[in-house]
Amino acid sequence: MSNQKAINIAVLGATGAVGQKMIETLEDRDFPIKELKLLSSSRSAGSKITFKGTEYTVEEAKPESFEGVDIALFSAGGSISKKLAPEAVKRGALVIDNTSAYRMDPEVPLVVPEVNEADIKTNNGIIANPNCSTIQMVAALKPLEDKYGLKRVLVSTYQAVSGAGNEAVDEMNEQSKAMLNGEEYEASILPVKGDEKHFPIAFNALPQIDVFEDDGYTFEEKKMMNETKKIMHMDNLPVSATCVRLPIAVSHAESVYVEIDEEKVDVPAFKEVIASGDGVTLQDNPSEQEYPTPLSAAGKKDVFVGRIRKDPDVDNGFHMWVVSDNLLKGAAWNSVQIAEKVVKNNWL
Ligand SMILES: NC(=O)C1=CN([C@@H]2O[C@H](COP(=O)(O)OP(=O)(O)OC[C@H]3O[C@@H](n4cnc5c(N)ncnc54)[C@H](OP(=O)(O)O)[C@@H]3O)[C@@H](O)[C@H]2O)C=CC1
Ligand SMILES: N[C@@H](CC(=O)OP(=O)(O)O)C(=O)O
Repeated sequence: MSNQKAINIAVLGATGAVGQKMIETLEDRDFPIKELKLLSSSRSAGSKITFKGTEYTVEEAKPESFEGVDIALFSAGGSISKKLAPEAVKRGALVIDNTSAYRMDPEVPLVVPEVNEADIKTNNGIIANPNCSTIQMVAALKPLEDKYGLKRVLVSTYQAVSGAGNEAVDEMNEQSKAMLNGEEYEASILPVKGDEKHFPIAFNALPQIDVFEDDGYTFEEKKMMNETKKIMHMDNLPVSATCVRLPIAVSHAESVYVEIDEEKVDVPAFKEVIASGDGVTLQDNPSEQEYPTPLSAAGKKDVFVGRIRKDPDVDNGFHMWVVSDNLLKGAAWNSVQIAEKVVKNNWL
């Protein structure tokens, strides 16, 4: 990327789990940056972060922080995005927002570059980055839709604790140590920070990510169901999700069951189509026990797919196991990828 015209970048939420990965990804990609602003709440203002060998001081985010900024990468929570994204846009910045604040707004494109890159152009100053579990699933679904068409998707997730932020990972680590030492450790964050009730995540599985809706689904499940339709431009695609949190630090895994629109497809052909997917790596060789895991995917940018099997009772039904780093492809990398497309295509 370094041969592109340099621009001014702000990272809001720079001290968070996603923000830290954004900074690492910008460095790793040699993103053409003229000026970099690192923003947080007043709690972390004044702390130092090193980028390409230079130490930057984190500043408290205010509307004026976005003066002169070309692209602002937001990951500080939905309410902060609602407050500060319009201020950033008013000052001429393009906001790439990682939160759920604007994802279902019809005026805001919701983008996974491998799936709907062209939607970037339709923005009015804000581009939304989808939910982490949605991103990796649609990346795997895209080549199947292109080749066969999709009829139905059922997904169960196995999600990492880093999806709930840095504090939740710290709590999982402390809880694990305490439980192994036979000590009491009161849960205070998961399933939902700020709620009255909390459960331990260490040595556990929590079938609740985000708050419950009236129909019994959680908001995380609804995000997967609704965002998939929007990103793929398939309003009528049936998608149903169950989202579960496990004591894993990084990478979400998903058991995805898909019914395609063709009946005579065999497993080798299906695998070939998956392997052709942009940003998708096939890792599927049962005889060698080859399949992706959260640990093997952590720190990598791709979406990994394995365990592909045909449903013995349904001609067009296939199972697959989809794994990706939730902080990279699920958040930071997808956002930086959008920013790269904007710069490369002169869409600012
Ligand atoms: N983790 C993930 O896998 C994914 C997360 N996201 C979204 O990204 C956002 C951030 O998530 P994550 O990094 O995990 O969260 P963290 O809790 O790890 O970090 C939150 C960040 O936001 C900053 N922040 C909090 N309140 C304010 C405020 N009032 N003004 C300015 N900055 C503030 C924090 O600063 P301070 O240090 O000062 O507290 C910190 O930098 C969330 O909206 C989340 O939904 C999206 C996709 C995936
Ligand atoms: N909810 C996801 C991460 C996340 O923050 O998603 P969203 O940006 O959709 O709220 C998880 O906990 O794993």
